[in-house]
Amino acid sequence: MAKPVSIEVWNPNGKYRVISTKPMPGTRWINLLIEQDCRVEICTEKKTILSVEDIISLIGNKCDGVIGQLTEDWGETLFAALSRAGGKAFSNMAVGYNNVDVNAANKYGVAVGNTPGVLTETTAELAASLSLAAARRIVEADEFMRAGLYDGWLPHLFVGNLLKGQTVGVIGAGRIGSAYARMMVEGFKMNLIYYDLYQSTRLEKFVTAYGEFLKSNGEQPVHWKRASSMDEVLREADVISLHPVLDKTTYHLINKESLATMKKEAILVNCSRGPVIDEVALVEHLKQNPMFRVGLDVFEDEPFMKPGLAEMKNAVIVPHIASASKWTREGMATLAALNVLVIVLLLAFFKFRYVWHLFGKRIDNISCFSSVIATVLSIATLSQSALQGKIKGYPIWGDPNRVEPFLNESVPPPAACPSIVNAKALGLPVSKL
Ligand SMILES: NC(=O)C1=CN([C@@H]2O[C@H](COP(=O)(O)OP(=O)(O)OC[C@H]3O[C@@H](n4cnc5c(N)ncnc54)[C@H](O)[C@@H]3O)[C@@H](O)[C@H]2O)C=CC1
Ligand SMILES: O=C(O)C(=O)CO
Repeated sequence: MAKPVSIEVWNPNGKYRVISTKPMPGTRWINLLIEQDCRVEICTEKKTILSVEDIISLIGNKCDGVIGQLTEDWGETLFAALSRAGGKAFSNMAVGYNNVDVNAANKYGVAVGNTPGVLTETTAELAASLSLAAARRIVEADEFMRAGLYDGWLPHLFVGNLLKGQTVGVIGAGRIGSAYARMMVEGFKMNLIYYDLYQSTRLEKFVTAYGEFLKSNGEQPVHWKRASSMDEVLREADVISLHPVLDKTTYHLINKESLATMKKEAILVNCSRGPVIDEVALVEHLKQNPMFRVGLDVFEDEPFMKPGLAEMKNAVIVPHIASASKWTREGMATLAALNVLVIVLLLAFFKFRYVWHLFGKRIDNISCFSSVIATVLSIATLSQSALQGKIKGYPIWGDPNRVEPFLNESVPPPAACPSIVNAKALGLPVSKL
């Protein structure tokens, strides 16, 4: 029997029970749920990372939806528990969802939400901060001052790297990688080399236009290049920032061999996920190459660091705070709550429970699955306007780049259900991402 977990309850008589495994910034997300007749239960347990057992205990016997965190292991066990409790809605309060087994969610017909867009600029700004902190040795210099070691200006004191005119390399030029690239190109007049599975035309156009602008002002223009391999970026760039998703293709993307291809004085920044770097190999590389510097927001075995990393003067390390601006965190909470809310309302509105029950059983029965999808699609499409009415006029959000409504309290509430990562697998017509 799992130990009871402490909770705070809002709107105790609400019809739908929605759980948040953590208190989240702001109150807007709570109000949006309450307005739609949800009883909101927030876990207040003084424990940073909840175990699977803790979350099972929170879910209990009846639960309509859960807002969870990237530190939690959302796999078969939790999705089975949520499904048993009648819930078909889960949202990570994060854009990355490598902690979620989406196949398991599909098996139980649970929609999985994430929070893209609202954290793009904030995360890119931290990557830029780490790039600067590493280039200019800010943390080392700060420690030196506080230790009372400063006894006068010296020509060699904390000499670092000039960014202007150097090359910034981006691996994973999606939303965050592209925003970071723009900041470094525009802010520091760096040239760009990037590697991604897809071409980032908007980014290329931005750098071209900025280069032309500089040239028209009599300044040295900036250039861009799309690399045909990651190694090309590692060889050519002076500052390299990692922004891919974490999956099988990106696990230990940076390892002993790839580190060896980088310049001896290069700067490596990671604001994606820890396991993208082989951290043991990184520590060894930092030891062997004192002029090589890193800025890390994420770690392979979070919250732990591999032995030796904390002692490295050429590493700037912060505790997974890349999305930590008030603006963004409130936006993430709002978006996560709406992801869950719209699925809860969708189910209630169309009395989908029977159909969704079939989802849970359909995995080895493709024809049954197809007919379920067809049913869901036709009901949902026919009734889309009715659904919009039900959720008080919040239209389905179709543009992942339009994030202001999630962040600005003085404009109408954001559009509903913007980002369900397995919408296609579940046949849900609610996400255009
Ligand atoms: N440190 C932090 O607090 C935060 C970390 N993140 C991490 O950043 C990641 C990226 O977020 P977004 O930019 O919004 O996602 P995105 O989906 O817009 O960008 C990811 C990019 O990675 C590329 N990619 C995938 N596999 C690749 C490979 N093998 N090689 C090169 N590129 C590859 C994709 O094509 C895509 O363009 C998230 O998945 C999350 O893990 C996101 C927000 C905050
Ligand atoms: O959103 C994410 O993926 C994070 O890591 C936290 O912002």
